[in-house]
Amino acid sequence: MTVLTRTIEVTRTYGDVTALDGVSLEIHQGELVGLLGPNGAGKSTLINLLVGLRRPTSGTVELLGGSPMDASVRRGIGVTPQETGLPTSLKVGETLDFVARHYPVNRKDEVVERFGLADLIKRQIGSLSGGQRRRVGVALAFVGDPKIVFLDEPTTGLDVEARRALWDGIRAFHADGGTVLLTSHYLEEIEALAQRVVVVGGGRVLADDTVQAVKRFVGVRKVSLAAPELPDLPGVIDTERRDGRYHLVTGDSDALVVALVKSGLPFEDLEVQPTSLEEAFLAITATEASHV
Ligand SMILES: Nc1ncnc2c1ncn2[C@@H]1O[C@H](COP(=O)(O)OP(=O)(O)OP(=O)(O)O)[C@@H](O)[C@H]1O
Repeated sequence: MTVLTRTIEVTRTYGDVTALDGVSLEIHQGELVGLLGPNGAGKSTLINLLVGLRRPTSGTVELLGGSPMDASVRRGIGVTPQETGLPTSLKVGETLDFVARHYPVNRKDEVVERFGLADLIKRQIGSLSGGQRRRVGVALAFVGDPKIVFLDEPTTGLDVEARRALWDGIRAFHADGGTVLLTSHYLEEIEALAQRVVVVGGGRVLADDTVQAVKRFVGVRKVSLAAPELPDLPGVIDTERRDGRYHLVTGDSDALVVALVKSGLPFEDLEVQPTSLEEAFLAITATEASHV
């Protein structure tokens, strides 16, 4: 499979903050990859390195067989950053034309159809709703006939209908053989679009797998309780004892609580909480590492 972009052991620091820590990743032609992670995980930094907006502190970034710092290489990509500022006095059609003129080949008409922009063509950007403006902003990434498109949180803040309209446009590009890397906070969004999901947390790749495999981690819960001691309990991934309380990470909190009650051991102040995907991964990867 042709690799369109890759990072090799990439680290990026901002002063004392390590935004990315030894990230190696490959995106192949025809893939639609979701980059999932909480705030501050390093998703935008990774995208910014891949599209040449920032340089890595160490490691290598390749884009379309060259360097993302090379403007002629960047002509082959499409990007929509997390925030876009489109000129409010331009009409949607004029904005599309303006972008299209920067590329030797453009797909303007196709983009208008795929992203449902026909009704907005004559409207000024300033008159659009937030959702419509975002749709235009994302659609612009596809105008220059890109080989790969990078979208940083394309649908954050959009209602269900606006989100679906955007998903349809992205799906159509992918169905036609296009390659996309998009970031999201939501596994559901990635599930709706992609097969492959890369989970990032604390600047590291925590998982790179199918959406199905990653979904296993979503049901992981944290069960905490005060008890003098604990019996052997089923399905415990990780145990921590802090301030007289046990904190257990498990994939099946119901079975764990049933086993706990059946054991007859005294306990009090039981709490069952969802974990974030990042917490679940950290617990599981730490357990796996300690078993190696
Ligand atoms: N220009 C910068 N200067 C200083 N620190 C930065 C800069 N850009 C990012 N960071 C820090 O690097 C870390 C990673 O940030 P990044 O924006 O890449 O995360 P993210 O996963 O995209 O988060 P979000 O989902 O909130 O957009 C954070 O701790 C952030 O504060």
